[in-house]
Amino acid sequence: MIVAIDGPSGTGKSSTSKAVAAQLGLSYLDTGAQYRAMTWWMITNGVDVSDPAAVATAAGKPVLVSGTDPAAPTITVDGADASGPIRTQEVTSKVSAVSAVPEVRTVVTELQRSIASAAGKGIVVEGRDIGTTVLPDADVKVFLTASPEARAARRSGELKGKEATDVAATKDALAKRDAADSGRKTSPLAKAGDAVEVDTTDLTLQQVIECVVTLVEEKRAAR
Ligand SMILES: Nc1ncnc2c1ncn2[C@@H]1O[C@H](COP(=O)(O)OP(=O)(O)OP(=O)(O)O)[C@@H](O)[C@H]1O
Ligand SMILES: Nc1ccn([C@@H]2O[C@H](COP(=O)(O)O)[C@@H](O)[C@H]2O)c(=O)n1
Repeated sequence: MIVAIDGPSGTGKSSTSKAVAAQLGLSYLDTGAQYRAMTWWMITNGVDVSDPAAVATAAGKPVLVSGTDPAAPTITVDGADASGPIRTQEVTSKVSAVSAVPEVRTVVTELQRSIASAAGKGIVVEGRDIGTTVLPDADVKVFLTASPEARAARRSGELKGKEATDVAATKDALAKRDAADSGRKTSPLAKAGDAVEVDTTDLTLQQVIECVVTLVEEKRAAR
């Protein structure tokens, strides 16, 4: 059972995917964490992330390892735990430039496919291009959306006391990242033609989880 969950930033992909995987006994892969880890490695190794040629040359160097337990997902780069550093504002502001580089996408997509094919019990994979490019034959495809206001409010609540708490600034930053992710040439953020779109604006997280679990159970029953 392969479940692909895509959508723009802050629509609830990670929260939903982890919970669905835990509830159904599946593995879980956060592909955004892999692009973030690649970006963190580039920054810490002095690669100019605004130079696509430099990013392309370095793309094959870092060794990324993702742990797929939904209760405790992990990510290491060259053996070092990267789960904290990949969530900084610096990485968030630079990740779209790195993920737009075709050589980066080739390396990361290959890794994602190998993790998915090794997941014996099945896997929930979340990202931007899972249903369209990485796993186009996924059994269930979901595309989550939410209004810009709802997404900014969710993110601002999360950041409170840590970094920026301004909802308007958060909304602008999300819009900028989504525009870059949707506008890149290689494997942009997009809804697969056969994905079920779920607008989460007025749904609780629990309702979204139940919706996806139902889709997976219906698919299992139909097999
Ligand atoms: N339906 C919902 N209602 C209210 N809050 C939600 C809902 N879904 C997710 N959230 C909250 O919104 C925030 C963002 O969710 P999450 O990290 O799962 O989104 P995401 O789509 O994975 O974002 P990104 O792509 O930026 O990683 C979290 O704090 C989460 O708890
Ligand atoms: N399949 C994917 C997943 C992510 N990205 C890029 O990574 C960024 C961070 O993703 P988060 O889910 O952790 O917010 C995202 O903005 C994309 O640039 C991607 O390209 N493809």
